[in-house]
Amino acid sequence: MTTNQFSITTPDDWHLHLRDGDLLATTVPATAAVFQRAVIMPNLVPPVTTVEAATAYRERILAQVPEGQTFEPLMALYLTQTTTVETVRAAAETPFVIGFKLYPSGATTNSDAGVTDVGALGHLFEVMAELQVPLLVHGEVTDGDIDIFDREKVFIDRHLRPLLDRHPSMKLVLEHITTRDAVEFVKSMGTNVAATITPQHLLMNRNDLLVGGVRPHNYCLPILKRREHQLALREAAASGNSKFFLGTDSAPHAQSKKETACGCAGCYSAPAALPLYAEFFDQMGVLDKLEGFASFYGADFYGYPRATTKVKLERNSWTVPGQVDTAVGPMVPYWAGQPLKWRVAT
Ligand SMILES: NC(=O)N[C@@H](CC(=O)O)C(=O)O
Ligand SMILES: [Zn+2]
Ligand SMILES: [Zn+2]
Repeated sequence: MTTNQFSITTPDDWHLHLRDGDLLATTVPATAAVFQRAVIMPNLVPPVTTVEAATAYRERILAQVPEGQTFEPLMALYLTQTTTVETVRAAAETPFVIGFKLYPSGATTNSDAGVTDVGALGHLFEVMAELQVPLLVHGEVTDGDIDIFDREKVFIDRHLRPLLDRHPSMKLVLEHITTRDAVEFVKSMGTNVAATITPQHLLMNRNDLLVGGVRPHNYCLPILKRREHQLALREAAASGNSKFFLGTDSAPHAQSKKETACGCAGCYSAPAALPLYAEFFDQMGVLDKLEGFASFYGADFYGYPRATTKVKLERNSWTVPGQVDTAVGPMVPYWAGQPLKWRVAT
C-alpha cells in the first residue's frame, strides 16, 4: 500500500436505512456509489414484515440504482409479536432476505410495532436457529427506569444471554454497538455472534453530543457513550477481529426534524461513509485493517461471496457538505462542514 492511495475490495454496508418514496432518489445512489451490498432496515411506516412487502420495497430501491451499477439490497424483515413460523420459513427460502430485525417496541425511530415480549418468541427463534436465519438486534431495553446510557448493557444481560443460552446456534448480529460491555459480550460468544459498528461510535463520544452546546446531528440511538466505551469500540475495530464489521446505520432525517425541540435520532452518514471509516483506521495507524472490516468479515459471517471489484481511496482532503438537498427538504449529513483526509476516487 502506498501512503497516498490504495484500493480495497468493494465494501458492503451491513446496516442501512434508505427510507422510502421520493427520498430513495437521494439515498440509493449515495450508497450504491461505493458499496456492493447493503442490509436494508425495515423500519418504514408501516414496517416491512413480510417477504411480499420486502420484495416490493426492494423493487422500489432497485428502480433508483444508477445505470451501470450493480448494487444489491439485502432485505431485513421486521420481527413483531405476531410474526409467524411460515414467514420465517419463507424468509429462509428467499435469497435476498437476509434475516429478521428485532426492535424492542419504542426503542428507536419507527419501532412502535416492535417486540414487547422477547421471551414469547421462542418458537420463532427455534426455527431461525435451525434454518440459520440471522437475527439482527437493536439491543436496548426501553424501560423508563433504566438510564439511557445503560440500556444496551441491560438488554444484553436481560435478553441476549438468555436467548443464546436457549438457542446457542442462533446466528445473531448485535447492531450498532456502543459499549465495552457489548464488545466483551460479542467476543465471549461463538462465531455465530457478531456486531456492526457505526462511524459515529468510532469517531465520537458523548462529549461530541453535549459539550459546548447540544449537537442534534450527532444524536443517534443507541446514544453516544462515554469515552471509555468509545475506546473499547476503537480497539475492537482496529484489532482486525472478524466478529466486528461495517454497518453505517446511516439514518436520514430532514434537517427540520433534527433541529427542533424534540429531534429525531439518526446520523445521515452515507454521503461520506467510507472516508469516515478510513479516517478512523488512519487515526489508529492501521489503514491496512480497513479492508477486512469493510469488505470481508460481514460477507464471511453472512455467507455471501466477497465482492470481486475494487474501490480506490486517495489521500486528498475534502469537506463534507453542510447540506444535501432532497425531495423532502434539506438534510445535514453527519460530519457536515468538517474535513476528511480520504476520498473515494472516481
Ligand atoms: N440509529 C438511529 O438513531 N436511528 C435509526 C433507527 C435505529 O437504527 O435504531 C433510524 O431509523 O432513524
Ligand atoms: Zn437501531
Ligand atoms: Zn439503524
